[in-house]
Amino acid sequence: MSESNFESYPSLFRPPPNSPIQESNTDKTEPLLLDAAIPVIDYFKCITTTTTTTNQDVDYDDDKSICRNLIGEACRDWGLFRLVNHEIPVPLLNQIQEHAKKLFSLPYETKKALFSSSNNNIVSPISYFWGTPALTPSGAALAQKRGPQENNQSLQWMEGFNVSLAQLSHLHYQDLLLENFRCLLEEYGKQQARLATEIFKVLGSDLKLEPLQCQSYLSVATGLLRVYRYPRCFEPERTWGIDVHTDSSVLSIIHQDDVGGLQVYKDHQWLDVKPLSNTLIVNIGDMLQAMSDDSYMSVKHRVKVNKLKERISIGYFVFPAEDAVIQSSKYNPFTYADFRAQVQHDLKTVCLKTGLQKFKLPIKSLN
Ligand SMILES: O=C(O)CCC(=O)C(=O)O
Ligand SMILES: [Fe+2]
Repeated sequence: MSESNFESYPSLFRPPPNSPIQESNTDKTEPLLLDAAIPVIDYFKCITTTTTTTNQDVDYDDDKSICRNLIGEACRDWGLFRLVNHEIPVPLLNQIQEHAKKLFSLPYETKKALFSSSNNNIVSPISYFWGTPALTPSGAALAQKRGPQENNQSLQWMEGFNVSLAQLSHLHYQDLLLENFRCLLEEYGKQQARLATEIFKVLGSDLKLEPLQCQSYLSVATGLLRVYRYPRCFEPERTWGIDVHTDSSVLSIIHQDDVGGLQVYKDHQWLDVKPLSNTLIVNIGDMLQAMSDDSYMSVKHRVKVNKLKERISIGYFVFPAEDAVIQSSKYNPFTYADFRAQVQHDLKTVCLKTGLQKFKLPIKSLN
């Protein structure tokens, strides 16, 4: 069992006095299927274009095109794949993990004060939030409608740092721990932008998108990171770390620690996405589903909480350029700004993301 510092939890997450959380217990959740079938894509073999081919050019190119077809298939069948050989240095991943652990274990009030989403009207590139992953564009937790009877039903058992990558280089912290964290995130953001760009080139060619569309459909300037901690939960069967959802992004790239908890929905059942070290999970988001005329799936997923262990994960999310109009045979033309406004409106009013459904064209009748 991991040592936990409950002082660092938002007060609603702290176990009641004398609660049995300290006692070990058996995990009562039903066993899930192994995730052995999640498609695995080798970045080096299938995606990167930076290698120079030599005398085995022909074999190499054949291999690469077979491999690339696998990516398209994964996006169609699963809406996600596991990426190996991604070339993100292992020490970078470990250091971010360590820094995140230290910062999350600071007292709750300190985290709130250090990373408030705006101070004197200056928007902070790193902001602290908890209880919901739905944020306003400035990084503050989105106030959702909560009826008196709903209590904490829409409360999600997580806290996080929201990191706007475009603004991260404009700020320097005096405090060494914070400044190191900032530098690590900046480097991690660059690595993720490289992955997303290369992956999107392959997907754009699979979908036969126009070169101009490819440029505006994925804008690394929009990239953001979410560093999450899922606190230990004394009643894990009554709540979710993050409830079932699809991502609004073009692509999301998740790195998780060894605790586990991420689950995906496939063929009418939930599957565990097992944590495997040095691998990343690439999710198709709503924007890419629309760009692909619904041939790729924006995958439904959720995060379980754990009674005994805290979990840390880092997500990278990237979106289309603000003014890019998404053209699709299945949807009315829309921009990501339209989509985001709709999602924020839905969350505030009906506590539910309707998502792409709101933009769907009516199905043409046959006569
Ligand atoms: O923590 C995770 O593994 C997934 C997080 C997630 O689904 C999200 O931020 O949208
Ligand atoms: Fe997600």
